[in-house]
Amino acid sequence: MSANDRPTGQPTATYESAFMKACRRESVPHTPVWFMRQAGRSLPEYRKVREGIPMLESCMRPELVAEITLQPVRRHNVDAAIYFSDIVVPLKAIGVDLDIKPGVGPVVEKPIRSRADLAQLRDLTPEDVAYVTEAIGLLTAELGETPLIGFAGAPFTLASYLVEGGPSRNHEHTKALMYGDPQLWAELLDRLAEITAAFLKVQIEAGASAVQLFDSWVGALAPADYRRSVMPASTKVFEAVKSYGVPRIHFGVGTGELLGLMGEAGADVVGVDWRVPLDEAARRVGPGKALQGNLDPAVLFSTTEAVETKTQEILDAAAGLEGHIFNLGHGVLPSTEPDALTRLVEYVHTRTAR
Ligand SMILES: Cc1c2[nH]c(c1CCC(=O)O)Cc1[nH]c(c(CCC(=O)O)c1C)Cc1[nH]c(c(CCC(=O)O)c1C)Cc1[nH]c(c(C)c1CCC(=O)O)C2
Repeated sequence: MSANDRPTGQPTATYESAFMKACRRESVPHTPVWFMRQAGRSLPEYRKVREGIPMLESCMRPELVAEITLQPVRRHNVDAAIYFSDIVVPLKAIGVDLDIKPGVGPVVEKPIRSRADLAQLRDLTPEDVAYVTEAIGLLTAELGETPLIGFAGAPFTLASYLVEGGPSRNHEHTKALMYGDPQLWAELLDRLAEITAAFLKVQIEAGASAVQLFDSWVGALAPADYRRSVMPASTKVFEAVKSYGVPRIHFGVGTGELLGLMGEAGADVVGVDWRVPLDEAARRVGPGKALQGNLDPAVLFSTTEAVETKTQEILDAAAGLEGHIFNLGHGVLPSTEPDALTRLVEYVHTRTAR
């Protein structure tokens, strides 16, 4: 199946939605909008349903996952939902001893630094994440024509948590392994590619209309290192889901120098942070790909007028693109005023209505 055929089981209205059309670089009724981290702490209704439930546990309760995923769709009129989960959920599901610490992020009990440590990473089966299949079933029934984006962490970003043992500014242990034992590094990334591919397949088979591979921290690498040490694993993930014909989005922070390679890895849509204007990003990515982005999430703390000015600059830079999905350049910051997001969706829809 090519990326332009409707996958079996997907409703026509979903396939014909603005978000899906923009991913396929077809003409759209308006520029579609969604936000990375649109579900989560910026919403009071999220904080209310999450009260007393640890993050990872909340990802394993299908009804709660469905509710949290739907909250921003109801509130902001976004053009897509993103499945509520976290990039470390598939690792937890295969038994890696890790937790998500509030205000910190994922923390791994026994970091992976040697060949023996690789034994922590067994294959992921659909049964390991039955709650994902169940939650997506609930969601597609509720969402109607609104597409659901499934997601996973890319091998490099997952490896960075596994090797460091937690969040890291400089990724020193990760780079020590990557440069010092390229063979073990390649095996680690290949294992993660298989787990990630299996996890994305579960989401697509359950009904996700598109997938996003988050390589959030890969901007820490120079292009030559990305090409040699990371790209083969990311390519393997994209290849593994290609035959489903669902759009594949790829995003990382600070990846201005990597945008071309990230597209080449197999993405249909390349996500761009706020550091590179979209017209310049299009030159770097080349033809045949849609772009997603790229308002600095911190701009939402400014005045409505400033948000609109910055947003209009992005829409102008995107005017010549083959396909554009409006998004932030990274996730919604937790203290963002929710109404600022609702106004932003409305602004983009109005300014781009055709
Ligand atoms: C790097 C990364 C992680 N997780 C994720 C990434 C890639 C995206 C990115 O670059 O931001 C992906 C992710 N994590 C979460 C989502 C939800 C879906 C959505 O976008 O709405 C998504 C897409 C929920 C979450 N994941 C997490 C929260 C916060 C926990 C909570 O609400 O209690 C949420 C809503 C925890 C988490 N998990 C992670 C971090 C850095 C944190 C934040 C730590 C903190 O500040 O508390 C790892």
